[in-house]
Amino acid sequence: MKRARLIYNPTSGREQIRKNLAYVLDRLEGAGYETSAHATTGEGCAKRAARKAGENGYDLVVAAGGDGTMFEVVNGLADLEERPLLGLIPAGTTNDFARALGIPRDIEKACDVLAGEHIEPIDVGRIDDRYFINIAAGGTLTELTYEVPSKLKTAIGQLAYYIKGIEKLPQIAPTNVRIEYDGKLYEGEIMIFLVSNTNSVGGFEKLAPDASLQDGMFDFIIVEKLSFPDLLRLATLTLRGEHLHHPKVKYVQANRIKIQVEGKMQLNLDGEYGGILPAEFVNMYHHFHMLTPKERKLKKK
Ligand SMILES: Nc1ncnc2c1ncn2[C@@H]1O[C@H](COP(=O)(O)OP(=O)(O)OP(=O)(O)O)[C@@H](O)[C@H]1O
Repeated sequence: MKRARLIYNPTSGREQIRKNLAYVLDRLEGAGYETSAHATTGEGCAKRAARKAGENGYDLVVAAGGDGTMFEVVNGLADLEERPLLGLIPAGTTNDFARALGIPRDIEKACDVLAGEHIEPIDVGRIDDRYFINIAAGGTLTELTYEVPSKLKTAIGQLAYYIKGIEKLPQIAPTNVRIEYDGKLYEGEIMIFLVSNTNSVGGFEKLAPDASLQDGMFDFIIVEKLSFPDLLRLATLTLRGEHLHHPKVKYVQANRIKIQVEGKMQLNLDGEYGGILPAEFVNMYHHFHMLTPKERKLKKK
């Protein structure tokens, strides 16, 4: 019999998974899985639980929570030779990964996807032995998400990210970088860069509109040195999805990106602090297989 491991964050979002746990377990059993569940207790717990489930030969690992839980589950499994099938029940404050895959927020409908047996390959990003699912970013703006206190996140949801973001704009300082990507070279002063795996970032689908989770490529965006008023204008253009044509925005697709910087530029992986650059980003083509909705094909190039 197939075995499924549900790894859920009982505190994520508005605690919907905790309240519907019996229902989710029933649905997985109904789909033919002998199912067990693990409630996470804090940082790193979902990663350890996923690793153990992978090592113990589970056929399916379902992450239930926000992007943070999915990020940990992917990081727990990505290094294994034999990786289980992935499932996702989006229950967090931000669910960018689920949005990019078209997985519904509604628990009943998300369980329909898990029971549906529609499987697609997906890419993940890698930096050394760390993985990201949505986006890696560099620059002062990258302090954006991890400084939002969790109480505030629960209370006002995604708005919290934007409020912190606007506050940070004046703090972005231009930095000299040397970037090698797929055999090409870029050198110059930049404000921020984004290495995007999905087309949904911060609940916003216009940032890297062509990013596909299945093409083995990142959407790579660089914002070159700008004055603060020009940066504000660019932020406004971004909200309208018109930023990619801006003369100070460079936009390419690449599978492998190596970034060296002068000074200390911080890295952010999927909204969490990711250390200091330099770094090399590698797109791991079709590294996982995942249960996805039947009716929505992922964007392909
Ligand atoms: N029992 C718990 N109590 C407190 N924090 C937890 C618990 N379990 C996990 N966590 C923390 O929550 C993080 C993941 O949160 P998750 O993404 O599931 O939901 P969220 O905080 O609602 O939304 P998001 O991270 O998408 O904004 C984990 O990385 C871990 O640090």
